[in-house]
Amino acid sequence: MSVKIRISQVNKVFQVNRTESFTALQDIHLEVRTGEFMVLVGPSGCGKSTLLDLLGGLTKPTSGEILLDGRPITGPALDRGIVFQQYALFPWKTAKGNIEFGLEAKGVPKKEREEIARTYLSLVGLTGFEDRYPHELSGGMKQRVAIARSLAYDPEVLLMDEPFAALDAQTRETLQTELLRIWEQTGKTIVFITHGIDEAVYLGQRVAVMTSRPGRIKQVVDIPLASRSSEEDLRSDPEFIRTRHEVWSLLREEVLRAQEYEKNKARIGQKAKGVALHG
Ligand SMILES: Nc1ncnc2c1ncn2[C@@H]1O[C@H](COP(=O)(O)OP(=O)(O)OP(=O)(O)O)[C@@H](O)[C@H]1O
Repeated sequence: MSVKIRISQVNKVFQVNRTESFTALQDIHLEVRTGEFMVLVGPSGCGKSTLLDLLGGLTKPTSGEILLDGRPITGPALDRGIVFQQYALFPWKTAKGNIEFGLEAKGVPKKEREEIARTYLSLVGLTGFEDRYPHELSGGMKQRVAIARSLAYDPEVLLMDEPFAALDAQTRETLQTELLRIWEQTGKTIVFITHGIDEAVYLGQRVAVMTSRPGRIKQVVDIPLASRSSEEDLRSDPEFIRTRHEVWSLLREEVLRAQEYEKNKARIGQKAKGVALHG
């Protein structure tokens, strides 16, 4: 299978103030194959969103290279659709209007725009809700519109930053299954960020576990599940349980490391305060 995204030796350093800098990502190497469902997990603050922003072209790496189909990513473009945790829909536009908006900017004629909007609303299970405004839709429905909107540009890559995190458990599970169906149907390459280990193992063909501070790729775990069809209780499959445990153990080490780091930082802070008070 060909490589869609190649991330090599990527570092991202933020300048905190004039004298201080913060390394968010260090020496990231990762290859995402064409049509692959790749999931990124890691402790809070390890740099997942920073990495996704780099893939989206919203920011640039401090050093290193990110190639999409062999060409460097230089900025945002329609070959990559992004779905965030918050729906980011225009409140004054209907579901259909939200999808058509970007297509209009792209110069797609009205009739075609309408057709595309209907097709993608149907793909995410929202036929009949075309004329509803965001405030008339549930959280899950809004996120379906956001997904439909990203897909309507026909991007080759879908970048998803905790898209289901704000939803209730039942809706989340439904949308996970829907997303797998859409992925199978469209063959898109998906990079998906989550905090949820179950979600990662259920969705991903591979799960990249990141380290805490600075964010690096600790390990990429293969998820060799044959079928993810909704009829089967995948979560009780022995292979699911085994890989879930593997990801859980890798992640736990990093969460403990992050907690230790925070404790030490607090201790040093207290000591410094003590010196200042008594000095
Ligand atoms: N513009 C910025 N300037 C300075 N530091 C930043 C900036 N953006 C992110 N960071 C820092 O970089 C680190 C990584 O942030 P990022 O949001 O990528 O983490 P994350 O893994 O997505 O976190 P979470 O899981 O909590 O959403 C954090 O410590 C954050 O404070």
